[in-house]
Amino acid sequence: MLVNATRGFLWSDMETRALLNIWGEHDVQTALDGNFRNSHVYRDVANRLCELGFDRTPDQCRIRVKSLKRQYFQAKEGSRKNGQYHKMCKFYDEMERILSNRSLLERQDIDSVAVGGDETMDEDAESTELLQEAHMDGSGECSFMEHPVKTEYPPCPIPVTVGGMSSFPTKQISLTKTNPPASSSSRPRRSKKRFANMSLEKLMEKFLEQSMEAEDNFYRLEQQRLQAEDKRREEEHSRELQMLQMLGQIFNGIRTPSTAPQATPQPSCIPQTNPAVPLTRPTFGNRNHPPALTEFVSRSQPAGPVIERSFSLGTAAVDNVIPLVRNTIPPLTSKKHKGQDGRIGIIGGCQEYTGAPFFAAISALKVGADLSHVFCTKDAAPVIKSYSPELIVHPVLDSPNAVEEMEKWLPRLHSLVVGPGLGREEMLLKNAKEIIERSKLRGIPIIIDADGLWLVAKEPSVIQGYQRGILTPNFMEFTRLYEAMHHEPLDSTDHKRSAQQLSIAMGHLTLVLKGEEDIITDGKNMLSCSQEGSGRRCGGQGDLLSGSLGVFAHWAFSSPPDAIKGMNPSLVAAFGATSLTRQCNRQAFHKHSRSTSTSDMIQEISSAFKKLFES
Ligand SMILES: NC(=O)C1=CN([C@@H]2O[C@H](COP(=O)(O)OP(=O)(O)OC[C@H]3O[C@@H](n4cnc5c(N)ncnc54)[C@H](O)[C@@H]3O)[C@@H](O)[C@H]2O)[C@@H](O)CC1
Ligand SMILES: Nc1ncnc2c1ncn2[C@@H]1O[C@H](COP(=O)(O)OP(=O)(O)OP(=O)(O)O)[C@@H](O)[C@H]1O
Repeated sequence: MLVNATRGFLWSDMETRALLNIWGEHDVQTALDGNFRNSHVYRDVANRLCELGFDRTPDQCRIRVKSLKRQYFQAKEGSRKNGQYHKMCKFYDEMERILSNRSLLERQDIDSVAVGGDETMDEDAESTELLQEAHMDGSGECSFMEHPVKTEYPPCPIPVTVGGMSSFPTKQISLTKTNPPASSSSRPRRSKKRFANMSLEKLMEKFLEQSMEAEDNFYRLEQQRLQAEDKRREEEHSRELQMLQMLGQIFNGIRTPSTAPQATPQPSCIPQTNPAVPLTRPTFGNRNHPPALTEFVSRSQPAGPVIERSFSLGTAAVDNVIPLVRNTIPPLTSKKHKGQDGRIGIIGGCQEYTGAPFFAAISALKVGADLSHVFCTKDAAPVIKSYSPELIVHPVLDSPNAVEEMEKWLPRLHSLVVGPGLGREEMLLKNAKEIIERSKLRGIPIIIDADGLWLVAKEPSVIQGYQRGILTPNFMEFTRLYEAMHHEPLDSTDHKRSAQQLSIAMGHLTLVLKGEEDIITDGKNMLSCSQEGSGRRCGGQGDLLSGSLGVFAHWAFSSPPDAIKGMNPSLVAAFGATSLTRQCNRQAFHKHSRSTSTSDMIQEISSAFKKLFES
């Protein structure tokens, strides 16, 4: 047995000295002297070492001695050239003492390390050992350790290029032990001598050089692999879109004869001046039609609000609205400075709720905002900060001069999200209200969600008629708002109509009614997003939506009108944010099913965004 299982353990100085003491003893030297087969001697050395408390195999002792001898002779030779020998052999003095009488003999010994018996080593293993020693420490020592430390080597060969990078993949040198081929004894010994004659420093240099090349090549291949994967995904996605378009055309074809021609939504995003009649649910006989393919056919309602256009995330919305969302997304260029792509403020975060403002703020960042500020209560701030160092957290919401503190930041904010985790304490709602008023004066887009909507239900005038305001109620919040505005119970059979009525009552404010399908309306236009999500409804998804909507709103409002074909920027932004939220939900659900949480969805923002808007 040549190479033992414990290879890879470094020798501490104390251990090496103990070994040298034993190995240098007269009886050991005599036993080794001229003895061709010396395994029994190293067995004895190992036993004696063991008595001193060091657990080493005979082979380890023999290899260590051989390595020390090599260092000693190389150092001796080096010292003749530049006197730097102590750098190369830490135990030079000990070796000198032991070998001074035998240097000639040992010099021959070192040149014939592979001479039969127990001294014979497989060449690869030996060079590996040398490389490993060189890698561990230029002098082959573990100078700082008094206890053995296990160094781990990969279980499989590390590819090390031989030759230039351009020739990759090239020959691989295994750093693990390989069984010598049957003919290894007859192999020329040139390579071993080459290593033996190389200085350790050179060997180490070469080894490091090759490792770096291997690493570079690995990253290059990895990059190529990722690019190929991206391309494949894009192709898949465009195939899916094509399929959807074809299906949409088929459904349109089926429907056209039985419906009035003017009822078909216009494929263009240009508003219709004389629009069709009000909305009803899709009139397809087959209830199994994918909701994503439905378009709302305006037919039967004689009076009431008029919808200028209506798309759902089927062919019409994908073809018409998603490109508009894309047009608003700012290009990534090196010409911009930090903050230009979005500085978003979140008003929310109190003792009870720290997750909601965090989800909203981090989602804004992940969607592409440069800076995300959270204005929360004093006790919520350290908690929110501890979730992420990427957020800027202001503990001001419950301070006596909260409004002034927050107002200082308004000139630097591009949009405001009010409500996630705000709570319903009077003082906090009052501060939120005041900051909404001041933001309106500056024309900042304001998204109101969660407890912010509680405030709106109590005091609608706080946002009523503000054309840069967007409300994002879930069904509960919507019901509260509706009933506050209309003073009658909500008719829950027709969500679209109710949403439209509420939007109008709020002065054509954009409303995103979240649910099985997200209904987006400004009272004149209606979009519906029924992008496939999942059945999982964990808390916090709405915060992802409102945070990302903060970013989309900034982008949409700062885009030229022709980029969004004259459409209301709030609608475009809301469509972008709802599509993204649902896509994140879908992707996260694929991975985590029932365990899906909002954090899992946030992880998906990057790829969902790419898939929807950048492919
Ligand atoms: N990790 C966190 O810190 C989270 C905090 N959140 C915050 O919690 C606060 C209160 O929000 P809530 O949504 O609980 O308050 P609501 O008063 O709107 O909801 C109250 C109740 O209505 C139920 N409900 C919600 N949607 C419904 C629907 N579509 N149909 C029927 N029932 C429905 C809920 O289960 C809840 O019990 C907000 O500030 C919100 O931002 C939530 O965002 C969730 C995550
Ligand atoms: N039944 C559903 N099917 C598919 N997606 C849904 C469904 N309900 C909600 N969603 C999606 O989840 C998003 C968040 O809606 P949700 O109703 O969970 O908001 P919320 O209650 O305000 O959230 P939060 O827990 O953050 O307060 C919506 O935009 C929508 O895209």
